[in-house]
Amino acid sequence: MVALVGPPNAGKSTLLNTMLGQKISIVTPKPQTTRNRIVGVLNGPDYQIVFLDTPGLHRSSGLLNQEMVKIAMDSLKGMDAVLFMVDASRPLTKADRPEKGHQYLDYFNEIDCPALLLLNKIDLIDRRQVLPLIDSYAALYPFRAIMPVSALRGEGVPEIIDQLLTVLPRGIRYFPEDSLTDASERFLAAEIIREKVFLLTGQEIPYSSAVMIESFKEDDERNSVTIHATIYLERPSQKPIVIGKGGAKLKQIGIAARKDIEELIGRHVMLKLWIKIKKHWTRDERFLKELGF
Ligand SMILES: Nc1nc2c(ncn2[C@@H]2O[C@H](COP(=O)(O)OP(=O)(O)OP(=O)(O)O)[C@@H](O)[C@H]2O)c(=O)[nH]1
Repeated sequence: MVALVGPPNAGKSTLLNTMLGQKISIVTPKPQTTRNRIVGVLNGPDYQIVFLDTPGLHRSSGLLNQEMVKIAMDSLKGMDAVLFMVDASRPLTKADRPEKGHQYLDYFNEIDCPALLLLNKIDLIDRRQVLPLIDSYAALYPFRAIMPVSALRGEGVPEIIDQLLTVLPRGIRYFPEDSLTDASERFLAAEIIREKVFLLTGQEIPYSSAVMIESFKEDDERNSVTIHATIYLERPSQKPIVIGKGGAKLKQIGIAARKDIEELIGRHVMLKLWIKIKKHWTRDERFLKELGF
């Protein structure tokens, strides 16, 4: 069991998808995209590594964000290894620290298993910056290895797996050999719709939106699935923005999501989207429970 942990936007979900050779964790240029723990199973010739992609660690305010950080913090413990990933092109800032006054080091101190540090996005920096960066992180914590990688380009990714295989204990195979994740198609469909909302809307809308699948009906004869989903927003003023002029924005979200869901599940998809307002849902404990927190 290997957790992928680090600040928002470091590239954790990108790495998971690159390692698995398939997209199971949604990726956007906006921080705090991942909200839940996503399981990705890598099956090698004589090993199986179960990766847990986690929400970005950040100084959190609000219930939703606190839940997200808790999921990530819990994943630092009880693992066989931790991949701690940072964006090498961006220095850590105060917003990445756990709480006011705390140091980033406080996260590392929670780790109770071998940890590798991944300096991601090296495609964005001058190679001469890499060594001083490695030195500065090596001074913070006794990482088993510090590895420069580009999750996007796949550079350094085989080396991560080789390194992991040297530290991981032998254990039982948790999942059948052909499984990629334990997430249901229903959950993944909701995530894909949420990704499109993140990508196609701006400002605070992504952070005010949640997606729930109302129904997921499979028709084996037609090899199709009909999905009804609701996009929840926090404020009535946000609804016309997501619907767009003449419904254009919602249509765009629907088309993009349908294509990706079809690719994922290999069936024709009919996707119907609704929008509902759930005032201040990011602070609503009951609603967060319904969303799986
Ligand atoms: N240039 C470059 N961009 C990358 C690389 N890896 C990820 N990105 C980009 O960084 C952004 C964030 O990537 P994610 O994989 O969503 O990052 P994350 O760490 O899962 O983010 P959170 O969900 O906020 O925790 C996306 O726009 C990615 O395309 C990389 O190696 N190089």
